[in-house]
Amino acid sequence: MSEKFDFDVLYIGAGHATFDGAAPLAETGVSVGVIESGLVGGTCPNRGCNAKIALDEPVKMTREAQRMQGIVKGNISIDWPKNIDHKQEIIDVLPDGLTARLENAGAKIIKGHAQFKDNHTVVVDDKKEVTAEKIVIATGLRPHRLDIEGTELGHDSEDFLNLRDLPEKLTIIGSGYIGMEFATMANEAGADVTIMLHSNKVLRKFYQPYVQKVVDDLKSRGVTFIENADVQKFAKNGDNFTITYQDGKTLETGWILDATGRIPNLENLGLENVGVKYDKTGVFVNDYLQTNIDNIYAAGDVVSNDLPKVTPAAYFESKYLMSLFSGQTKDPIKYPVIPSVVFTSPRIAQAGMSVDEGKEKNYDISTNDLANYWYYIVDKEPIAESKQIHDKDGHLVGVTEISDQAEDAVNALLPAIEFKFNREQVGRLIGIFPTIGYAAWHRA
Ligand SMILES: Cc1cc2nc3c(=O)[nH]c(=O)nc-3n(C[C@H](O)[C@H](O)[C@H](O)COP(=O)(O)OP(=O)(O)OC[C@H]3O[C@@H](n4cnc5c(N)ncnc54)[C@H](O)[C@@H]3O)c2cc1C
Ligand SMILES: NC(=O)c1ccc[n+]([C@@H]2O[C@H](COP(=O)([O-])OP(=O)(O)OC[C@H]3O[C@@H](n4cnc5c(N)ncnc54)[C@H](O)[C@@H]3O)[C@@H](O)[C@H]2O)c1
Repeated sequence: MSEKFDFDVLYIGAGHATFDGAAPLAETGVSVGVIESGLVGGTCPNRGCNAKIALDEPVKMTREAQRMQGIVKGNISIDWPKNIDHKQEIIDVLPDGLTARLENAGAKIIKGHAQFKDNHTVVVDDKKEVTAEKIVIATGLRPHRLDIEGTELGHDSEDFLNLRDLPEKLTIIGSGYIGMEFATMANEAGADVTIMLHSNKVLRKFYQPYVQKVVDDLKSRGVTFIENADVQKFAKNGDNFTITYQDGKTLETGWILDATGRIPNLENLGLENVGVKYDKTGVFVNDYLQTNIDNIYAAGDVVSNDLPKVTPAAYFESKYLMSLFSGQTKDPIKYPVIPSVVFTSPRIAQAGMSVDEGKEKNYDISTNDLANYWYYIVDKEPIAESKQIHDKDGHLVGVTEISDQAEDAVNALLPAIEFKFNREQVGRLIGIFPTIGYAAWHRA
């Protein structure tokens, strides 16, 4: 316990990059403070993963019911306002639950906006000074907004997650995670969706032949894709909006989602007062998540690195800092395989080495035609395939799958990739049958 400062460790931000490690750290007797300007829990529970997956579940179910037509009787469709209400009910309890988790562990939560005064002092809401031995910047990202005329007429992902009145026509700028996941939901809920692409590439971090299958499926369901859109202007047009793009072409729409990426929350943080180095990609850290200032660290989405900006990465970094600060480790951070998935319908999930990298290394890449595998036939999944990459010694080093249950299939294979199991070790492990995990493992 520090005698010189208010806290041993002070976190700025209360998202996954903080609370997953801050609570167990406080339980070890380290004095912990957490400053949060918004809702405790940050993006993922309140306006990210949890909120999104609650809205997506009926979408996934509706797709399944469509495939089972004839066996399942009656038409199933989504009541969007009820879906929004259900989502809200589920996520409303999360900030209080996470607050209790932190406080019961002994951490103190301070509400307000934090700004560095010096490298041991943070000022909250321009009034209260809080001091700490170590400070962790875990301020996350916020939506990027297009720098064009009328940009204020667009909306961000949080607005969409709260949109009770789904417009007839909805236009999404950007074809990354948010653009594609939200297009899937809005299309299934009955909106006429257009996606305007920056280039001609959708979901650039995923295996492109699988991305093309998702794009083709969405097109067959009525989603329009406009490539190389070069969006120039938004304007109000009665109750609607006009988007000007390319060489003066126009598109009328009822609602605009600007899904052009996310940028680090580093403004008004007083970083210039302490000299922490950063750029537009985030805060620079070393292998101990330490910035160029010895006692200041950073974790989660706000860190500048090549990792996917996803909750498991923030969680792992938070747990690492907990181990470092409590003296359980002195080692640099060693990341495990970090899986990722885009929750389209079907999903695309991946972990470890990409197919393209596997090809470059001349590794063995096997293709599993899952649509014709009995477990997926049961589910009547028309789009289902996976690729597995084995290195020259027969270790599974990467997997990517497109299917409705791709996230669970990839989750099941993570131990094999992380711990470099050979085929004999894979053969030693038998799963519960019949399950999607068994099906994935069986082919590893
Ligand atoms: C729409 C959407 C869907 C997503 N879906 C998924 C998904 O399905 N799976 C997945 O793994 N990831 C998903 N993500 C990403 C995931 O939400 C993030 O990777 C994760 O929340 C990062 O956690 P973090 O703690 O680094 O940042 P955040 O959760 O953003 O927390 C940062 C916190 O810092 C606070 N803060 C900022 N500046 C200050 C300041 N100066 N003073 C005080 N407090 C401050 C903010 O209010 C915020 O609460 C999604 C993201 C979005 C936007
Ligand atoms: N399933 C998940 O894990 C999940 C889901 C949602 C969000 N997220 C996280 O949130 C982050 C943000 O998501 P996102 O979809 O906003 O970002 P993204 O980086 O995935 O996609 C941004 C998209 O905007 C496009 N774009 C950029 N500038 C543009 C312009 N001027 N005109 C048209 N298009 C433009 C890009 O080409 C890209 O397609 C992701 O990186 C991810 O880490 C994760």
